Amino acid sequence: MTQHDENRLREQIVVYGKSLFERGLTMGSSGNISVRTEDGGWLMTPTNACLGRLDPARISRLDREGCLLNGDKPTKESFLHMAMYAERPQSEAIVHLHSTHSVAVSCLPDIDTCDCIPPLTAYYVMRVGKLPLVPYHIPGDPTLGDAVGSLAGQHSAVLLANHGPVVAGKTLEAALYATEELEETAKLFLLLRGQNPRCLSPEQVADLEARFPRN
Ligand SMILES: O=C(CO)COP(=O)(O)O
Ligand SMILES: [Zn+2]
Repeated sequence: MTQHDENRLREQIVVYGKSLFERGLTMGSSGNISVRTEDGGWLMTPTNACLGRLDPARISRLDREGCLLNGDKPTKESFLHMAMYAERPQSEAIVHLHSTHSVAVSCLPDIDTCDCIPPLTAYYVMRVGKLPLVPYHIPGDPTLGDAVGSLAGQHSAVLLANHGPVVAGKTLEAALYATEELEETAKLFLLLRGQNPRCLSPEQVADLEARFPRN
């Protein structure tokens, strides 16, 4: 990867982080973003950084073992990102947020833990699919990596109980689109609770999955 390519990725993380923050999808210093680099390492947002005010030069650059090469100390969820990448060679970027409606769903007592949100819309099926719940862990708990890793081969998105979503994508843009679709569908799900909404049928879901395969 040339320095020019790396700088472009750094700028992309800053621009998307600011956009997420300005739209209220991430608050305070919560959430983190990572992108795989060509040498098998990663660029990750630093720990305790506000995604709305990232400095491209201070973004953490890690090697393939997860050792810091330059920039600030990485997010405390770096091992969680790495565990997900290990199961998803097709994914080049991961976004983790504390987006309000997704977090609200992650706190509900009676959701299906194998699939937290039903197939309400076509775009939810196309971008997210089945969303398993990962049992509660303290943020930064290394065992969270194992819990997420065991699901990540089958799922590009998981929901951390009482915490928030972790979403992988082929590109950073794809990971963002999927995270935003998840947040909006979580909002719809909460709006429709108790109203017995008409969900997409298994046939309609299968048709979408055949025509718009997620990776
Ligand atoms: O969302 C977060 C923890 O789950 C934020 O942690 P970091 O500031 O270490 O990235
Ligand atoms: Zn978090």
